[in-house]
Amino acid sequence: MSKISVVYWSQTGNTEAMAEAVGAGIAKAGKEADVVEVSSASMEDLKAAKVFALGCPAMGAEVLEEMEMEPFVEEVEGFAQGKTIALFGSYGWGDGQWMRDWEERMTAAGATVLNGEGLICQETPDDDAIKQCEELGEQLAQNA
Ligand SMILES: Cc1cc2nc3c(=O)[nH]c(=O)nc-3n(C[C@H](O)[C@H](O)[C@H](O)COP(=O)(O)O)c2cc1C
Repeated sequence: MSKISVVYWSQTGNTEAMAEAVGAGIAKAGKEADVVEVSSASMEDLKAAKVFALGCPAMGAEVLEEMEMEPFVEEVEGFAQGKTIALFGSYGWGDGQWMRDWEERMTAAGATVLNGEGLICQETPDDDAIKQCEELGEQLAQNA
């Protein structure tokens, strides 16, 4: 059984906690999760996959982290057609514009964004946000 990749970037651990919870949800649904930082993610695994999850907090001014995540996502856009992608990330003071832009990009690339929108949470995920992340993982596994 191929693993479901959960690729994330996180500076202070909030999006990382979300990623771990998405991975836990995947496992709960009976599939194997591969939760990896973007710096060690395999593009080949994503190319071969029908579904995967991507996580990144709001950085800069409502953008993805620019050194690692942005170039990674640009590459994903090149083969996203037909894939189902769960998006998630933490934010601070904004209103989620970075995620709306990200959803739009992935949709324009031909992907289906799971639930039609990314899952966002303000700063550190609380119990409710962790539960939502687990549910996202379960849903993703059901689409695999
Ligand atoms: C350099 C920098 C830029 C940020 N830009 C935004 C932003 O544009 N909008 C926003 O809502 N939060 C912004 N934040 C807040 C982070 O998105 C927030 O703290 C988030 O929880 C960090 O997630 P992480 O722990 O996974 O790194 C920024 C934080 C930093 C350090």
